[in-house]
Amino acid sequence: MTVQAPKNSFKSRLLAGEVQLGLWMSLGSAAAAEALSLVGYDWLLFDMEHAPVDPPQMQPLLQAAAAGVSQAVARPPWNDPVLIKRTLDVGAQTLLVPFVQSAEEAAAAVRAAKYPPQGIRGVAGLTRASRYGLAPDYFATANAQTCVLVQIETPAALSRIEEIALTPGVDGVFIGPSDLGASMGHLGRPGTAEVQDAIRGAADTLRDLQKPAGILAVSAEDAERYLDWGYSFVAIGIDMSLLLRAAKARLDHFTDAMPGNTPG
Ligand SMILES: O=C(O)C(=O)C[C@H](O)[C@@H](O)CO
Repeated sequence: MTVQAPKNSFKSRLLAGEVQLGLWMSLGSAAAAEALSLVGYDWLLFDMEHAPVDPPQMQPLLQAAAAGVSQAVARPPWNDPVLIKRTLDVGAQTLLVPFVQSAEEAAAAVRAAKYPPQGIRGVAGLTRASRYGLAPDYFATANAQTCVLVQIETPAALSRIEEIALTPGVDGVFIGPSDLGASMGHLGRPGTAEVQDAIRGAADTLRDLQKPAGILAVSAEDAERYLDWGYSFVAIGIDMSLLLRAAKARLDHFTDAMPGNTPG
């Protein structure tokens, strides 16, 4: 049997300019990853920055997602070569690197994600990434199949969006509305007009640069607006909030209907 190195269809579709709809995964649950990967989202974002997930917990999430149709995107907790290497070793092929503030930091993220000569990623032969060493074409294809997305979260980074986006090896730029809003003085209010104007401006710049733009939308209305503005890889919801909303609506349906209860 010939084992082939994994292909990254998220990256090929991203570079072809296709719109890809994602779901932000914060539960850290392999069952949720498997089930939601069967629903049909193009990609699932597994968060290590704000979810209780480290590289050892990431591997079962990626294995579970592989049972379905969604491509996995992993967000390491920081732009750190060790964390990036370990996230790639367990099989992530697409990284969303948080808090990239400059072209230098974008270049460091790319270097951490690529094997020499393009980068400094350490070599391990028997990881899940290389199909446990069974894929003879792994090292020849790994750098090209690795996708680096960088996250812009502050006005300082926005002011350097062109140089960050054009850094060799950066495949796409992702805007974090919550952190951008917070750093603009609107903590917890990413819907503020000033923040939304900045998000729209970023989309315009990235379109001019022909660089794929991504974002997280917490509501369907936000997602529709971001897609209209040209964002192409959009997380259109968060697993935890979908769960809570459905659970609350179900409870409300029954408690509101109980004798003696008034709706609201
Ligand atoms: O700035 C943002 O927005 C993000 O980076 C996403 C957040 O971390 C959070 O909303 C994920 O649950």
